[in-house]
Amino acid sequence: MYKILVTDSINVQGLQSLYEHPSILVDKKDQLSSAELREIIGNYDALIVRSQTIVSKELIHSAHRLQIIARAGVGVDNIDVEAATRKGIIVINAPGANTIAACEHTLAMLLSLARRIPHAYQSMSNGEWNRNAFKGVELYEKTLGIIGMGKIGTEVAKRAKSFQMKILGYDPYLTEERAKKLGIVKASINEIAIQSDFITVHTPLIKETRNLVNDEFLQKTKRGVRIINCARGGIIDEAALIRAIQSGHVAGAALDVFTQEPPTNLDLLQHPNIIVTPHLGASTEEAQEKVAKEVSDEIINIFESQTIRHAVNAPQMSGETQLKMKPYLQLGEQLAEIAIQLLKKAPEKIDIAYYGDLVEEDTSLLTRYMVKGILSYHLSDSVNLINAIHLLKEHGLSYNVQRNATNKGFANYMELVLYKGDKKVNIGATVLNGYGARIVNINNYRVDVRPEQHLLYIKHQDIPGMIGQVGSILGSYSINIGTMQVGRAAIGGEAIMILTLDKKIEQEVTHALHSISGLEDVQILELSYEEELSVEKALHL
Ligand SMILES: NC(=O)C1=CN([C@@H]2O[C@H](COP(=O)(O)OP(=O)(O)OC[C@H]3O[C@@H](n4cnc5c(N)ncnc54)[C@H](O)[C@@H]3O)[C@@H](O)[C@H]2O)C=CC1
Ligand SMILES: O=C(O)C(=O)COP(=O)(O)O
Repeated sequence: MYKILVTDSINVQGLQSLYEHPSILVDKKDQLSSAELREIIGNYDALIVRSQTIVSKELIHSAHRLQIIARAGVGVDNIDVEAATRKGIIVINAPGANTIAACEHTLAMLLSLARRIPHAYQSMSNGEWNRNAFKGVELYEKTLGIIGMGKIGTEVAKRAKSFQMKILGYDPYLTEERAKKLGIVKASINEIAIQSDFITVHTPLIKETRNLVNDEFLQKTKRGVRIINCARGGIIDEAALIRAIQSGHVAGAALDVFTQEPPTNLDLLQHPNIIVTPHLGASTEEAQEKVAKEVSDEIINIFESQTIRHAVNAPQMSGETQLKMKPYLQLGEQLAEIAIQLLKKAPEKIDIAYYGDLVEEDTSLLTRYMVKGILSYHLSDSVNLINAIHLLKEHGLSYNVQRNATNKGFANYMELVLYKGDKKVNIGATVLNGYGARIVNINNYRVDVRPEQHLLYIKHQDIPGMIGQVGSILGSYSINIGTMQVGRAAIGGEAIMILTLDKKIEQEVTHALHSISGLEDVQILELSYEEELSVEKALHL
């Protein structure tokens, strides 16, 4: 039974698929203090939150069985994603499900700001009839600067165009072509500051966007500019905004989000030219049902090892790429498991190389599989695909990836080289069309081994009778040999033997093998092996 904790006010209809699932138990608990949450989080496999619950490092630390943190919304800045990644917890969100809600709220703010609707309402509800105090401005033929042309920014642009506004868009990913298609002007942040009558921000809150709208930016703006933030508190420097409003340079601001929520700064909350809403951008019936449904379905998918669509801390790739890469993934992990078992120690340097067809592919997940394979030798179950790269960095290690279009004799080829002091292990593998995965190179010996769960590696002198002696010792322990491959550098020189075995062998067998004269090294190699590899299952396990 999977136990899911739902905090914050999450739409119940949207959670229906979880309530109806026979293997899922949902606990819905609003208004928990962080101490209460920490106390109980250890009982749950998944946590669903909105923006109010702070999923801190400390909380994650206590989350002993948590596999998934789901954000029923977009922004994950209330979640310590790095701490989750480190612990191997998958973080998912529901991008797109509240885009329209946030976009419409932005337009509501834009119009309210231009026509002073909240002020007029307040005045009338106080019994006044003051038609002169609330003269507004038109949007028609004004310039709207949009910072962040992602999902919400784009929808805002489309709608603002219907007011016949001129739209300037700034986003590092906005191309001339897309701007043209949208009928907007691709601008720099400077041009937005200088030319806009209205400015709205739609970026995530990240290092680069914190205080993006600051004193320096505001000084460049037109006198009388109006500013909207329905994205994240902190993108606009609140103190700088208050100064610019108090000086009369900025005519007004509309804020849905705040550096601290709930905000306490009365200069901000009570200024007549600032209108505020309590983080309502996503608060429509439709959006709330959609975000809850989206993360609920995603959680079920993850538990049932189906496709993951919106993982924040796992490599994203299209279904088509996943399908293409699938045959390589387990092979990549097995390649790494062989390499690390032969090296035996933690590597100091890791070189990965992709050749042939693999050069064209997105190999980020494959690289993760390799890193996981390397690390699990020492870290066992604590490493998974979510935290593999993170843990590697934490251990002060990095890896080099090289791509080489030459095909090395195979249509596709991957090679992993691990270094420790003067020891170097290098393993190469390929997927043969119609034959499947093959290990084809072990320390520069050419072999052709189908990777299976139980392998035996033997290094020996190339002398007559070696194969027979190995076979008879294994036979005396009732160990059946599946396949046997011999690779040698030169006749009579050093050689290696790789055997696939039907069952795990014990150390005493290796002791017996050591009695063979001319045998230099024996190693049991245990590989992970799944009949049907599930990328999604592997991503969160
Ligand atoms: N007020 C509310 O209730 C809601 C707020 N949001 C917030 O709105 C914001 C936008 O959300 P979406 O459009 O869904 O996200 P998105 O990911 O589709 O778009 C964000 C865009 O910002 C751009 N960007 C990143 N750094 C930038 C920079 N330095 N300068 C300019 N652009 C930059 C990105 O390239 C991306 O195109 C997020 O912060 C999200 O958390 C979203 C929904 C509801
Ligand atoms: O989705 C987002 O980023 C939001 O800001 C919405 O936040 P909420 O779910 O309404 O607390």
